[in-house]
Amino acid sequence: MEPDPAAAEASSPPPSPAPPATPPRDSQGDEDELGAVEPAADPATPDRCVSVGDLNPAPPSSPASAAPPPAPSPQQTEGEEAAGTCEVEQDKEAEAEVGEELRRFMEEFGDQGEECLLLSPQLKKIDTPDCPAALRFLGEKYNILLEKCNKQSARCAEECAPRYDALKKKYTAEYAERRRLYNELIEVRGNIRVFCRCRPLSADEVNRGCSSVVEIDPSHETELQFLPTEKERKAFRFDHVFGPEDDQEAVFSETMPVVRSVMDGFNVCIFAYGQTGTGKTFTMEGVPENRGVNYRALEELFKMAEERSASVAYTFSVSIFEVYNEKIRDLLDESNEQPSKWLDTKQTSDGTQEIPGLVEAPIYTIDGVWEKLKVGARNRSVGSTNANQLSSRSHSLVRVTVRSEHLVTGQRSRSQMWLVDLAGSERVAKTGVEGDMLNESKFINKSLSALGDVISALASKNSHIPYRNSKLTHLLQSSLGGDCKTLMFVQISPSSSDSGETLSSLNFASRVRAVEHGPARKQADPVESLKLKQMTEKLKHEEKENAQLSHRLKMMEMKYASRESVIQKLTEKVRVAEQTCRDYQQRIRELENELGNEKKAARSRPPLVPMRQRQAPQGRNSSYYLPPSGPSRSRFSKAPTFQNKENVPMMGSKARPETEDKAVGKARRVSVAGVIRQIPLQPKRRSSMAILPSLSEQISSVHAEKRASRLPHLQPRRSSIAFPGTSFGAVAHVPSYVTPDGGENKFRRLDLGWSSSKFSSPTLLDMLKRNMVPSTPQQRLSLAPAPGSTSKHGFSVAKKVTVSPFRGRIGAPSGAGNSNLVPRDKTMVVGRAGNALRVVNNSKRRQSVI
Ligand SMILES: Nc1ncnc2c1ncn2[C@@H]1O[C@H](COP(=O)(O)OP(=O)(O)OP(=O)(O)O)[C@@H](O)[C@H]1O
Repeated sequence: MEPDPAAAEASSPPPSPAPPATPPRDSQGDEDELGAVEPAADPATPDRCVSVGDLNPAPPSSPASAAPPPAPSPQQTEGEEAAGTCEVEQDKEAEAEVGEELRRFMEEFGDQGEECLLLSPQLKKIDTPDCPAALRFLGEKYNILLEKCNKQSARCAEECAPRYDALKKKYTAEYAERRRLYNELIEVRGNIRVFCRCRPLSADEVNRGCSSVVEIDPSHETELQFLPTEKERKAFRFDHVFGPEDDQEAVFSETMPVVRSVMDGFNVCIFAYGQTGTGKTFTMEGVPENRGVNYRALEELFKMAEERSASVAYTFSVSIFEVYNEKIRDLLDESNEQPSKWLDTKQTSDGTQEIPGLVEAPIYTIDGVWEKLKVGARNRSVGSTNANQLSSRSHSLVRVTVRSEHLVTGQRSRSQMWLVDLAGSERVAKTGVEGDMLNESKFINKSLSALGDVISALASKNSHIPYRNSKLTHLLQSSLGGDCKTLMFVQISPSSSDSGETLSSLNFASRVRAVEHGPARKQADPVESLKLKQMTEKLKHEEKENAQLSHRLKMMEMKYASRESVIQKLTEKVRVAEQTCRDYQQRIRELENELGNEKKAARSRPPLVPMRQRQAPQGRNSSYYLPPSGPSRSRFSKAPTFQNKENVPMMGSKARPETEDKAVGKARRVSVAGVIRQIPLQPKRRSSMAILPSLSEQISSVHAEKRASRLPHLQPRRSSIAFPGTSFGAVAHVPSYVTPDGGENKFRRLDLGWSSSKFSSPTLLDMLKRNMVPSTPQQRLSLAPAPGSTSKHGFSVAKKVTVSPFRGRIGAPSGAGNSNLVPRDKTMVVGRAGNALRVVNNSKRRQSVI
């Protein structure tokens, strides 16, 4: 009988006690921090908190540095290496890929500088465990950008606010001063200005042999010579005289300053007065191809509104009506109501006259203005007289209401501009009218006479102005006198046949102007002229400055607008980044929950052997060895794979020289029954500890889970078994496996105390009582259960003992003195459960069920 190698080993002195086990993972407290997810020992996982300045990951040329492969175990044999190479390579590739994605992501952000918060498409590829690191990086980036944005806004506001306030103050003062000076200028020139316009001789007049009785010297723009006869000559002076050759544009260029006053909040009244057929309608309305003052004035208003749009907001509306026989008719009312609806005036609380029911059409474009003017002209009452084929039988009034709001000062104003085309004064006898037209002529002459009286009273600065003498003057009350700027076109005919009416019109106009700007007063006060000149110069200078200020203000506003748009864009970016952060924070919470669940699962799972080892395929003739005493992450991370495990006497014992293994040789292999399982034992403690896997373990576990999902019957269950009297503690956890046939090979927690009824083998009990381990095949066979008495919890001594390096003390209580019964450095089968054998490896204090 050959000596049992296990017994021989057992005779050698016991090795020194194993170093204290690494504190279990559970005892380190719950690692809820995200950083704890990634094991620090694993260089493939960048678990550092990435800062913007810390963007120097490994160069792309050395991706291996980001995910170095695990160091090959010295215990690996060539065969095992061949078997496990493929799987290890896959793990390595997965680790390298994950690390590489994160590295690329951070590189991309780092390259684009702090201004960039564009999400990298690579971020989508980054998954656990790189995701938290990427999120930290993103969050830090976001914080920097937000802080920068806030600082920039504050600095901009700080820098610009005083300058803006100063400019605003200066502009307001200049604006008020300009308004005051302009008003003074208009007043000096006269609140009522008179322009004279003489039309050309008509073809009819030429045919009739009429001659011109008016002489206009182009070098004297304000003077007109009236020559009714060869001997008579009379000079008239007006603010401006337009001859037959002056076109509409020339007329309007002189009218424009008065028109501009309405944009400064003054009321303006421009009207054309004169004999019928002298060109009043032509001057005011014009013809489509040669438009008159009405259209051009409104065009100018729109142009000014556009120019001032940065500082003042304007809105325009227009009403067009006529006074016909002292009655008011709305020319924009196209209801085709017959007979026409007549309107009346009503005094408002501020003393102005209003016309209830009058259409006030808002206009937004100059095209809209032209449309309204055409509608008004179409609806106007006209008739044919001897003097004019299309003689206006009414006074046409266009009222333009201008509302403005100064965007800087907030000042609001409302002003009106009246554009009046009066009916022609006429001699009834000459025009040959009768009947209704005669009645019209009477009303026309009466209202013109009333207008003349009002203008005379204003010019004379009378205390009483007879506005109420006619509908026309009543309506124009707010636009004649006071701050209102009034411009009168006196239209004359050059024909010798109209010399009487021409002289009458010229006398009326010059009387009005003479009262306001009498030559005596002008000449009598040269100091006033000097003052006027100085004021004019000052006004021009101020206007230049105002233009510069306006330009600067516009530039500032543009600058503001551009900065605001930048801030808006940044705010939008920040909003998007916030949303992204929220999404990923949610993802982090989910990951934390998963982590918590995994921890819980790990606590309730026997973790002493890596997943891959526990799921060893059935039928494989290989030995499983006890795990190292006391788990440690590093040891587990270096644990050999299932293939590598064969013939490895101690898992994770990297310090063991390879020669020692070679010395053992084939004798270390265990040839046992079909199903091989391992029972890890822990000295004086539960060996089931939740050990959070390293990244490589995670990846391995993913593969293992995939395999397990294909082999559900190999899912480990947690069980325990007690070995009384051993130095390893009373309880060891033993995994149980679901058998392929659906049954369960259970090794539940067994109380191996002497009184245990579960321990069905009295022979084994006896041996354990004596701390003896059967060492011979006979002893082991005697321990085998009798047929039919096999309990699924029962044990019997099997027949195989495997030699292995022995370092631990096993199977004997301290001081029992029977350690010689346990073979040193050997694995011994100590029990049987069905087809499974219990193997005791005394060197590593492991017990396993095979
Ligand atoms: N400056 C001008 N140049 C050329 N043609 C003119 C000029 N002024 C008037 N006409 C022509 O004289 C004619 C009469 O003009 P318009 O109808 O404007 O006179 P009116 O003063 O409005 O007459 P009424 O008071 O009867 O309405 C028109 O045919 C017009 O084209």
